[in-house]
Order: sequence, then structure tokens, then C-alpha cells
Amino acid sequence: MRYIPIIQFGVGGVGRALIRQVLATAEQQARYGFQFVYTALADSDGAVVATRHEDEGLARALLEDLVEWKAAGKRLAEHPEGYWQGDLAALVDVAGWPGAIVVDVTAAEAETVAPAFQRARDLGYGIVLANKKPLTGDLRLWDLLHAGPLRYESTVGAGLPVISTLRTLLDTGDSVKQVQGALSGTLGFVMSALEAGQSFSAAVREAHRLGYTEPDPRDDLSGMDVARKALILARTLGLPLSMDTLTVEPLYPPDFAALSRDEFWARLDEVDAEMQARVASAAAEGNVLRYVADVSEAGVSVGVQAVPRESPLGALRGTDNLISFTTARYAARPLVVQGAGAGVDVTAAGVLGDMFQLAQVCR
Ligand SMILES: NC(=O)C1=CN([C@@H]2O[C@H](COP(=O)(O)OP(=O)(O)OC[C@H]3O[C@@H](n4cnc5c(N)ncnc54)[C@H](O)[C@@H]3O)[C@@H](O)[C@H]2O)C=CC1
Ligand SMILES: N[C@@H](CC=O)C(=O)O
Repeated sequence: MRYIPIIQFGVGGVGRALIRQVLATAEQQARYGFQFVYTALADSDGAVVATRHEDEGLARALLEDLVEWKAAGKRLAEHPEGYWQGDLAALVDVAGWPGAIVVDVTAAEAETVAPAFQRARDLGYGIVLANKKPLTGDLRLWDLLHAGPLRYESTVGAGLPVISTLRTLLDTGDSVKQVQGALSGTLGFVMSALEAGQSFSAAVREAHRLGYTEPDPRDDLSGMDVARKALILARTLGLPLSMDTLTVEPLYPPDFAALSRDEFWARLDEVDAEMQARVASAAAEGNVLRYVADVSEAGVSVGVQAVPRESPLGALRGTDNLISFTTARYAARPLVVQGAGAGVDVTAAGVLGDMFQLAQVCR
């Protein structure tokens, strides 16, 4: 049996679901002749590290306790087994051994995690990302990440096979003309709720409670989360674009950007009337509003579109994403991937699928 050390940054909704899924899939791992062992878990200011590199890593009972601890809103550093830390690169140093996989399920800024990824690359470790920010910052970080074993399926469409589909199309010599679709689970959920008569603010609160939004929901409502996904698709297609080439249309007034998170939540209902009017005006024409991304060699655009209610995008409900690939081979009728595009369980499953793949690559 090969023991594969897992160093995980982030123990939020996705991080906790991932730990549960890793623990629940020991049998599936054994079928491939390996076992994932957690050697380090980190949150924003603390960590728990396996005291020695025994095969077992952090014990199952401790992992289950840490999942409960974090679900109760406590910090890792305050756990009896935890300590304060602010150096993720040092964690990679102490907690890995050859074949290790570093998993980023935070929403941390690229600059915060970049040194740890540099260290992982120096040591030949694999990297799995659900965090989109490292892939959408400086192109030098994109190149560094791609200089070794890397998977990032969950960054676009959560657990849906979007990146792997695109990669297969490219690897098999297809020519991808356009990738288009609805890429936000949160905005899909909110638009569906508005169509059903719920208020905008109530729908956003519900999406947050259900674990669909980014830690700061303004990342979703500003269009930035969709823009990041579109940029990841564009870069995967080989287009060396930067975020400043994209224009994004926020669903809140400009002054909301400077508010604290608490102030933002307190004032969110100020947007209700305008969003209700926009939805009603689209409905009067037989349309619904969808936040649509369009990626091709001509460039990337993201923004709100009024689409016919009966169209494939218009018929989407809840958190469902729809991504269509128009290619030389799929020319007349595009290849379509559709399903839940947000939620901690589907996202964690996408990350775990990536880990299974890297386990067979990293030695
Ligand atoms: N929730 C979803 O449906 C999806 C989420 N994702 C991505 O997964 C990531 C995590 O999302 P959630 O779990 O929903 O967010 P969350 O807010 O529940 O968890 C984020 C965790 O990261 C930790 N963290 C923040 N900065 C850190 C740092 N510097 N070092 C270590 N830990 C740090 C926080 O303490 C928190 O535990 C985000 O990047 C998000 O975009 C991707 C696809 C879908
Ligand atoms: N907040 C995102 C989560 C997945 O990336 C979304 O709502 O789509």
C-alpha cells in the first residue's frame, strides 16, 4: 500500500466535506493501491500537523473531531492539537514526503498561497486547487503551477467535468471555437428564486446559508467569480489573458464594494426593488436573466443577458450550470455539460477526483 500525504489549506465548507469524503473512500483508494493520509490541515491562522510521518498521518478520530470543531466556527489554533501559524510554505516543508499532494480549498489571495506552491513545485509535490485566485492572478504563477502535476477541476462548474472535458478536446486535437455558458451556481440560484417571487436579498442570504456563495458573496454578485472562471477557461485554451482585459457587470451599486461585510449584509435589501424590476421587465418579453460567460479567441465577455425562458440557458434552475463547447468536431450541435455548479459536496467530490488522478501521477 502506498501512503500519499495530503496537506490541505482550508477547512471551510468544501474543506470539511473533502475530509469526510477522503475518510469515506478508503476502499476506493485501496483498489488503486494507495491510501490518502492527512499530514497537515491549515486554516487562516492555525494548523494541525501529524507529529511524525507515520503512515497513518492524522488519526481518523482526530480528523472527525477537527471537522466538528471547524463546523462550530472555532479556529484550528485553539484546538488542543493545533498551533498558530502563518507560513504555509513551512507547512509544506514539514508535512510532506515524495508523492505528497497540496490541496488549496481556501479563497485566499494568490500572493498568500504562492510561496507554498513554489515550495511544492521545488519538492515535486502535486497541487489540487478549488481556489480560483492563484490561477487568475499573475501569469507567472499560472506558469509555475503548470510546471508540475496540477489539477483544478472544481474551479469551474464545481464537481462538473468542465476542465477535463476541455483538456480532452484539446489533447485529442479538436479545435475549440467557443466555450459559453452559465458558470455561477449562486447567480443561477438567485435568478431562479427571483423568478419564483423571492426577494434578491433573501435569495442571496439563502445561497450563502447553503454554502453556494464565496466567503464574501460580493465575489459572486460583482461578477468577479464568473470572470475568474472564464479567465481559467481562456487560459486553459491557451489564451494568455489577464483579468484587466475583462469587463464585469456588478449586481449592486458601486459604493457597496467599500462596505464591510456586515454593512453589506445590512444594506443588501436596498437592491431588491431594482432587481425585481429588471426581472419583471425581462419576463414581460418572455425572457429571464442569466449571467453568461463567453470565451473564444476573439476574447472573453461576462455579464447579464436576457435569454428566452424556453432556451437551454433560460430553462436552468437553481444552482445548475450549463457549459457548451463549440468545436470543429462538435460544430453543428455543441458538446454540453450541465448540472449543479455549486455546493460543498459536489465541489469536494471534484477535488477528490483530482486527488485520485494525481495519486496515479505523483510518486
Ligand atoms: N462552495 C462552493 O460551491 C464552491 C467553492 N469553490 C471554491 O472553494 C474554496 C472554498 O470555498 P468554501 O469552502 O465554500 O469557503 P469557506 O469560506 O467555507 O472556507 C474557506 C476556508 O479557507 C480558510 N482560509 C482562508 N485563508 C486561508 C489561508 N491563508 N490559509 C489557510 N486557510 C485559509 C478559511 O479559514 C476557511 O476555513 C473557494 O476558493 C471557492 O471559490 C469552488 C467551487 C464551488
Ligand atoms: N460561488 C461559486 C461557487 C463555485 O465556484 C458559485 O456560486 O458558482
